Amino acid sequence: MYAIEVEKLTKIYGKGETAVTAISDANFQVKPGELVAFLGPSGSGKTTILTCIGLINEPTRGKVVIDGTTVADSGWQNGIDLKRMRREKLGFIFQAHNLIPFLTAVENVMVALQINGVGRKEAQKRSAELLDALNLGHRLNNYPSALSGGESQRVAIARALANKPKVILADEPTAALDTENGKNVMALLKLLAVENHSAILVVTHDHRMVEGFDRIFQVSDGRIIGEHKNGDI
Ligand SMILES: Nc1ncnc2c1ncn2[C@@H]1O[C@H](COP(=O)(O)OP(=O)(O)OP(=O)(O)O)[C@@H](O)[C@H]1O
Repeated sequence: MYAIEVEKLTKIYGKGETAVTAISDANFQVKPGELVAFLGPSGSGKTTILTCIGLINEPTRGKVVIDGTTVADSGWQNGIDLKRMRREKLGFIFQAHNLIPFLTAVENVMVALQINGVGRKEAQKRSAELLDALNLGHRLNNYPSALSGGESQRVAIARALANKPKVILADEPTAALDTENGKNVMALLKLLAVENHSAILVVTHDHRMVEGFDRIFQVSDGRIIGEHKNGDI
């Protein structure tokens, strides 16, 4: 079974003369354990694809299936509990400033577990272990303002993977990082894909990182115009 199936996905923002077709008839599937990128210029529709799959942007037309559940088919499926799907199946990695500023590194990760019903003590133990595995064991009690860009990004990654989601969605996870930290983040995403069997979809225009992906979808003007396997780009 695919982790993600997208069929004729179309998203039009607005109506009438001011309507903007951000994505038009996109088709693709992603398997569990695959690390894929959407690469393309600014405004080509990459983030729109991610937010439609992330259940935060309603598709205008087309179908989105997550882990075997049809979540959208010409608009949201009737009766679908989007919040629950988001919480249980999806992990989001956005830019580092997405951390909650008044919570420490470990608390930022704990939140993701606690909203899924894990008790405080257990959440704390698991979050500390996860951060330790990401070489942040010495930063557990630091607030985001005291962390470097690379450290914050790793906290955001820990938070996204705390629940071992089936699907991880990352928007420009390496853009703000230097090459070395960018490579570390890519290595972590790869590890996650392999060990947790998560499907990981990354939006990027960071050409430095293309080697790390299993597949790359090239997006231009709201269309997926090409697909490259690792090594052919
Ligand atoms: N909420 C919105 N309302 C109207 N138009 C939008 C909205 N969000 C995006 N768009 C338009 O849809 C198109 C695709 O935008 P999108 O953000 O998906 O592209 P992108 O490839 O992710 O760009 P970037 O790399 O700059 O983030 C653009 O023309 C954009 O202006």
